[in-house]
Amino acid sequence: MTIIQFPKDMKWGTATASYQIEGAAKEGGRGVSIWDTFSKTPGKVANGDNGDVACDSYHRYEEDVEMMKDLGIDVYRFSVAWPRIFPDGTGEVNQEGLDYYHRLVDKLLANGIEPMCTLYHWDLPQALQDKGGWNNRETIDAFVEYATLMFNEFSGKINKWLTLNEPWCISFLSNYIGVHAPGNHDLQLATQISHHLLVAHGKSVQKFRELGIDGEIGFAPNTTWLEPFSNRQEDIDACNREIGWYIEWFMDPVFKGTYPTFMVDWFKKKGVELVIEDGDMETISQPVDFLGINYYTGHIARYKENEGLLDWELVEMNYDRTDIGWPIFPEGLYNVLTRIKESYGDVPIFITENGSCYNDEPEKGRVHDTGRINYLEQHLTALSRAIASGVNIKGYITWSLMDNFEWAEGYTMRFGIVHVNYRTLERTKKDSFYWYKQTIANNWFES
Ligand SMILES: N=NNCCOCCOc1ccc(-c2cn(C[C@@H]3NC[C@@H](O)[C@H]3O)nn2)cc1
Repeated sequence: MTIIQFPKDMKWGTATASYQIEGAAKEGGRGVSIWDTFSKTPGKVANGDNGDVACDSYHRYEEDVEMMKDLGIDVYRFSVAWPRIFPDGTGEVNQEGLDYYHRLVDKLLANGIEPMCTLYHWDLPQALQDKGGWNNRETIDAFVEYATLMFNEFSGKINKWLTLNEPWCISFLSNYIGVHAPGNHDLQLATQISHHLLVAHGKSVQKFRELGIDGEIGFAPNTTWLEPFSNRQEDIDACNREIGWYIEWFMDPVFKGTYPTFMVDWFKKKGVELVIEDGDMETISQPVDFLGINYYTGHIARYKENEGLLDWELVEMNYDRTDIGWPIFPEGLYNVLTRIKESYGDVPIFITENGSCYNDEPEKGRVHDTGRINYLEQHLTALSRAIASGVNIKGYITWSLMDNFEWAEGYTMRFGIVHVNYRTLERTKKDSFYWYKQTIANNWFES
């Protein structure tokens, strides 16, 4: 057995997102979001599920914070529903929305838990989508207006801010692959949206600095890893294109002020012409205080001409998979983190999402999710390797505190360390909750 020990200042946390847990979709003055619209479009979400009720955390947040207190976490990563603050996306502010987040943040602070606030976790006000959404540069200004209000309203209470969660999902998964809201299938549109998202990020960081807000700000790209099937250059290049689509496409602009040429050239071959306005790249590359990294899975892959967007195919290696079908690939987390350090230096990093889908149900009041514990052990070991290799890891925030609305999968896929009965809304702490609690208390675990 091996003891995996973490640095004494390591921060431990859990993560959720507004549309996935809050419910109360028509309460408290909340406006309509694109996920309300998308989830109610037939065929988009498993079983026609939607976030109308979800985990009802809008009403049950006190119970949820008490669970976090019992867990012993240092930080809770949540997101604010933009349509609760600006029901029409801009203009009139909804005080009831602000009041809800004050109640949540005050409860966290009263329990010694630091709030980490994600400003945008995919629930765009429908009113803005009706005017072109992220493809319309006016949405950038609306986001800065929203961020400015939140910075001023919660300055002194919230000290860790994330502008965007998973811009790859917001742009490419939602507007090219099309499985998330609003469900477009247009590479030019998706790529231009990815640029507007980065400008919105940069402008809100500029505003954060101008206002002199205490605290730190960053963003949370999602990542993946493809290991080349062979050492043939074509396999290596193919894997680098997929990795680059998640990592360099979003991090080069922020940390280097330029898009990665190999990806620009590839997209140009596919007919994409990115429109970059004067000053955009300077805006995007505002220094951030920390980087959030989301990682779930990786694969073995090889070059295949004219396959998909980036000319690669998976090679089935019969890795164990979680219940959502994603391979368990912890070495990918190590590879992602060391690649980021090599490319961007000593930027402080929080793992802002890492977790697994296991759909175990309660038996006699317990949920024996041993698969999730194994996943956590493997990925925390990979994280420990990255720390030993000099990666500046500040904390680990697992996805998720509780089972919740998993986007296109609806409620069929469970990522929580707490089980939620969606009929009764009863929470049941899983075995992984108790494993994570002990790991946090020790700041080590025995693998
Ligand atoms: N690359 N090519 N793909 C081609 C085919 O894709 C089809 C589907 O793709 C994807 C890719 C990624 C995801 C995903 C989900 N989560 C989990 C959430 N993270 C934020 C938080 O809200 C969690 O719920 N993270 N990532 C889903 C679907």
